[in-house]
Amino acid sequence: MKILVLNAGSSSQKSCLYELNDVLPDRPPQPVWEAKIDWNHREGVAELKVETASGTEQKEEFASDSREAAISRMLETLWQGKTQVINSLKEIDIVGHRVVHGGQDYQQSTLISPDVKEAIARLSVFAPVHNPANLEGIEALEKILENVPQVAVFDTAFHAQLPPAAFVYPGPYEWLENGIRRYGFHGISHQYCARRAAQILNRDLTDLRLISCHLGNGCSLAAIRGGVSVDTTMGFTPLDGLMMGSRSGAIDPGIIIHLLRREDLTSEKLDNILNRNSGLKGISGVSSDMRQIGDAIAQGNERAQLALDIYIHRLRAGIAAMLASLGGLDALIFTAGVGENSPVVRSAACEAFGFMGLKLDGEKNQQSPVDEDIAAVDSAARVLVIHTQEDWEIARECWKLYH
Ligand SMILES: Nc1ncnc2c1ncn2[C@@H]1O[C@H](COP(=O)(O)OP(=O)(O)O)[C@@H](O)[C@H]1O
Ligand SMILES: CC(=O)OP(=O)(O)O
Ligand SMILES: [Mg+2]
Repeated sequence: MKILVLNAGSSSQKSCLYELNDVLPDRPPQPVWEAKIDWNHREGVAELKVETASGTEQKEEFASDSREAAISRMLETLWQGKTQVINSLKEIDIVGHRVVHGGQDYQQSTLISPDVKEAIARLSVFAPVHNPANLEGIEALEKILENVPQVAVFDTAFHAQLPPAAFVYPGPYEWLENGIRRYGFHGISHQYCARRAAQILNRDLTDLRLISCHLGNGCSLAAIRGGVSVDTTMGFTPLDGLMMGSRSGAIDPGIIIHLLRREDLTSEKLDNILNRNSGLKGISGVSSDMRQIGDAIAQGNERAQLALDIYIHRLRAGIAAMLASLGGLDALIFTAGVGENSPVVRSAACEAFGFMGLKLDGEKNQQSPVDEDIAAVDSAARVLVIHTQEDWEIARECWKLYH
């Protein structure tokens, strides 16, 4: 069966094609085709990169500010030109989409219908950076592939079993009745990492207490007991919790009241400040990218150092909160761009828990670990670096719906 996966970000569109048979593999197979469109480089210009399992690569730039047109060009490279891997788009059996916000109604991967699309659109107000892009991807595919079944795989679904004490905000009770509650995000990644952790540790997932640290552009932690998310740092929207690349994470809500009292501040401006101009970028004034923060620190930039210090302080506090929710720990997992690639962040985070016997193997931490245990032999809990595979998790969800 051929499964096309679409992962729409605010300024990018990733996609890949998996070919699976009747037995679901334990480990992610290599996709037969992978593509990424980036709108980051120049306004109105899309940069497309395509790679096939046989090693053929293609790069091109074209004028486009419409996701639909760009996706259409991207999918042509599946059946035309040097990256061709199928004869026609008709060979695609099913399409899986990452959808960030599924609200209270969608707690499992779901076949997309007009009702599901309506819900994704309605929930855009809660995830303005993500849900509209997800919906555009779905609608583009409807036009291009017509009757192929499409599945929404929700980032919120993994957190559907949070206990009420973890998901209800201590505001007025009506908030809860109006859907204002903690949902949690990055669930596709946390779910993959939890299962992969059990494989690496050779343990049963149902016996494990895990803290998964997804540290990418967006950052969130999940406390996972027996494979179930019991606490998480992101909340009603993907703005809550840890300090991120350009998002503030949790701040005193009194700051918002204070700012709103200033006449010139609209909700759009506030959204822009908190979602796009805060976090590492807001504090350092350099970048939202941890690599550039590291470079600036090396050149003696004090604001970049402060940004990293806050990032670590918040990360440690978040891990401590997850520890309390779990009441113990078998393994701490680092994943996504920063988690997988920054030994500095990993060691600084772990150092705070040395008092309870958590100890890294310094050398393993430095050696670009992938799906490895980097804890010292005598550490009280394991520390894993796992390469997250959200696209594979989405493909798996599609496969499971049809078997
Ligand atoms: N070698 C590295 N060292 C430190 N940070 C890195 C490295 N490589 C990537 N990153 C960080 O990972 C972030 C992106 O993470 P990623 O998981 O790809 O993000 P997303 O999927 O949310 O866009 C970058 O902004 C960068 O800060
Ligand atoms: C939900 C979320 O924050 O996603 P990302 O990290 O991809 O922005
Ligand atoms: Mg991500």
